[in-house]
Amino acid sequence: MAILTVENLHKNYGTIQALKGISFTVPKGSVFGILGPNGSGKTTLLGIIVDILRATSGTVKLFDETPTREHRKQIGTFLETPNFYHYLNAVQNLEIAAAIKGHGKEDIDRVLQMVSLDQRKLSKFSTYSLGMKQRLALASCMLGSPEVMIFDEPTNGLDPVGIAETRELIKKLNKQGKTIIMASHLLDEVEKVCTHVAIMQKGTLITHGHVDEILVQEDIVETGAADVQQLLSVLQTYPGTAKVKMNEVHVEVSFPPGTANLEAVNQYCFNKGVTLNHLRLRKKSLEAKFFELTQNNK
Ligand SMILES: Nc1ncnc2c1ncn2[C@@H]1O[C@H](COP(=O)(O)OP(=O)(O)OP(=O)(O)O)[C@@H](O)[C@H]1O
Repeated sequence: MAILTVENLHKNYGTIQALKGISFTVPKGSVFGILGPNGSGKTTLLGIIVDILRATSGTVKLFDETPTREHRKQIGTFLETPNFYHYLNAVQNLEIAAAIKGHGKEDIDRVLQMVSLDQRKLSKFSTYSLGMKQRLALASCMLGSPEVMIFDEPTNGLDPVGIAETRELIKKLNKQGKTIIMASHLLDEVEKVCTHVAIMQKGTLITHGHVDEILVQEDIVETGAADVQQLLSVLQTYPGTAKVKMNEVHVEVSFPPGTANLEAVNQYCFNKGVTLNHLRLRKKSLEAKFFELTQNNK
């Protein structure tokens, strides 16, 4: 069963086309990252999914059906830091949130424990750090144990410890069988927690699918020799390479991740009469991959 299916979504703000025909499916049990630079349309997309914005055209389906109130009750959302009452403590704030969502109070202790706020549950919201405020927002989202949770930039403004805690929480929720949909502009974050990713650029979807397929990394062997043209032609015959290209003074040979063998490359060149004066293994970063994808679509 698909948790969410969006088909050909368009959204215009006056003359600005924020979404230009977005289609994808979120599988059950996935952590689905919507990745894109600022202004690519992530927040607009999430707004339409959670029904606070209306699409200009296109459809959204939840659990393979046209969304109803009952479907929406199974979705917890955290789109921006909510306006909790500053003079109330965590429990009191969550009591109000639970009442608004039509849930009882019995779930409050569980969600506070999940976000490690149980020790501070009686402190006023105004005394909380930004990280604690974000965690309380996540706790509020988890009230009633919804099947699906939607987060917009859940680690925004957090320090490294806060980021790691949020990441662990998302993983924990996913292990419990929850489906998480999250927007982020941080590749690293998406790579560490997401099983699936959709990459957006200026209102269009560049690519989407399983993280391992989309953000596939490469091993790049950087080589140098006195005669680089000769080196290039030798390496073009090297078995098992994905790509061979000149890069300023070096020849770069790409291999699927984990398959590059420096000694073998060195030996091969030597056997063909080329002595290397430079040999280095580089891992292609996700940033580079993302940059490449978005640059190609400018
Ligand atoms: N209410 C609005 N009125 C007019 N234009 C808007 C409005 N909201 C968003 N936009 C525009 O729509 C485009 C997509 O914005 P959106 O906020 O959805 O992107 P985003 O990927 O979430 O960006 P960010 O990471 O900066 O939040 C941008 O060009 C933005 O300026």
